[in-house]
Amino acid sequence: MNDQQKSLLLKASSRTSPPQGAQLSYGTAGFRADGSLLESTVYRMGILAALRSLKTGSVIGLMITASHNKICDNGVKVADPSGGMLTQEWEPFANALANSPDSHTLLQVIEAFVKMVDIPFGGTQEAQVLLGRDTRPSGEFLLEAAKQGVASIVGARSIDMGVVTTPQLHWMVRARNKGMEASEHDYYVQLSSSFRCLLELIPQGNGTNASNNKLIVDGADGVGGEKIENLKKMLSGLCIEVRNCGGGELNEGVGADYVQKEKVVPRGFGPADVGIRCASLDGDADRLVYFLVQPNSEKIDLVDGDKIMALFALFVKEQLSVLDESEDGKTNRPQCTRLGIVQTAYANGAATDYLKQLGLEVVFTPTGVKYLHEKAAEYDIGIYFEANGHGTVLFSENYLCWLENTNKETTEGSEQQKAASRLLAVSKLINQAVGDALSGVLLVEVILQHMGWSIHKWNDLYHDLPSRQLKVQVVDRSAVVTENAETVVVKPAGIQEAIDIEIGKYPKGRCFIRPSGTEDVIRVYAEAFTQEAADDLANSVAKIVDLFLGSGNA
Ligand SMILES: CC(=O)N[C@H]1[C@@H](OP(=O)(O)O)O[C@H](CO)[C@@H](O)[C@@H]1O
Ligand SMILES: [Mg+2]
Repeated sequence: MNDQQKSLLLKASSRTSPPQGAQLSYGTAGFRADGSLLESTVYRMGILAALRSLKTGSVIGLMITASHNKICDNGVKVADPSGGMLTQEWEPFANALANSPDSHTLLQVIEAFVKMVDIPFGGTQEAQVLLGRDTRPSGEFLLEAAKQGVASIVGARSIDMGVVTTPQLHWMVRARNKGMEASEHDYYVQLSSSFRCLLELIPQGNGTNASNNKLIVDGADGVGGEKIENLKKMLSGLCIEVRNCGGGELNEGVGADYVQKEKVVPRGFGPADVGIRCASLDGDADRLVYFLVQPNSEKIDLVDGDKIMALFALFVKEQLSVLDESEDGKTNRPQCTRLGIVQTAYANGAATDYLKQLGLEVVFTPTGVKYLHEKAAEYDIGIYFEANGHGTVLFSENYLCWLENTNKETTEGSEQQKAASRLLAVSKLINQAVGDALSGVLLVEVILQHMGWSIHKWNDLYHDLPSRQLKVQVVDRSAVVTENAETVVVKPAGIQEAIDIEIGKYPKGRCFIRPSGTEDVIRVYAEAFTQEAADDLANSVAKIVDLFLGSGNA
């Protein structure tokens, strides 16, 4: 690092310092805190994004959002060249940067890291960082901090993509690095044209009737509502009404997180909506759940991420059953397509049973999209979803090549060619970088039409086991260490045995605990045959947690 670079960094970073007393940590979703405390963190992530771009020789993304959290919060996360989450190897560097108490320490941390991972500095290499933010009021000044962070690295420049959804920014990063057109308009063009292609491939005689065709979307008063309005203008064959489009308070009694956790009607919905298909996005539009308003009740029938995954899996499986069999009944590939289903322990047990009964390979990872995505990428086609509605369908590059060839080489209009075309269209419609509520809505809608199904028929695929989630405050949540995709507690000693005794008391009982990655709590999840039993099991395990980890607050 030369003197010019050093003095640039010192000058720029001396303007901001981290919030006093805070220990910042790059969790599953980047850094999150009250928006007013994040200026220095965002500035420093601007530096990190520029360095990552220099190191990889690719475009990097930086998104300013706190997703489903309250409006005064904000956050920052980095998108890697593939459009996926920042590599986990750089997370300790992100933590060290964010927590450096002054500009001299910051410079030392950067110098040591640049040397350690060998980042090309001072040559002709240029760095490029795409910036995006959601609709939060603090987003504007934090975006300025990000710009300054990028500008304090010689050779780096930022491009402001404005107010976008999180998945749009990830999509743009991926598209740019593939040398494709990557504006917001290009995103809508890709989604709408692949949606149209799937509509055209719906078998004759299928298709829901017009009265079934209306969808009401709850935009969480965030960025998603406005963006789905833009997308709508380019679609036909779908009637979408958007509510909670930004007029009310972000995430307050609205949105996918609220609907999934509380299982009640969001603001702006009511008795007039009984029987109509409804969907909720979260504040930055990377989560999606569907629901039905119950007659004479505040409650809803929730169609969560697990059920969206079941719908996608059925559709993909249907196409594979055509593709993996040649006309004479023999497979026409050296081996059948490897289709993987990736869930976390929060997936409802009924969903897992259903998917396994379909003969699908179901695997589990710890909570957090970065783990699910990584696992799904090991398959020809990997479908991953968290129960809360974040997920997507990934296609490997090799498999996409095979599909392209099959599409070209099979008889025009044959069932095989149609199946290959459908899967190719799915790979273009559904975001390959991260879970994306906008592309998710379109894929759900077109599959329902393809199957000729109402939301009721879809919801009836299986029935969720009653479940309950609780949070327990403890002295030190890091005292809980789990393994086996968070289903078994190995520390503190003896706690798993105590939990097992409780589980044994309930037919179909299942229960696990884990430290949250985004809040200072231990989460308890319980499932059982009745709601009362699930509640009891969760409560007794919460007491066990309190007994072992001693806060006296359970
Ligand atoms: C039970 C639950 O919903 N956990 C959420 C939540 O993580 P925790 O580590 O449980 O706090 O936030 C994550 C980031 O948004 C999301 O990936 C995850 O699914
Ligand atoms: Mg989100």
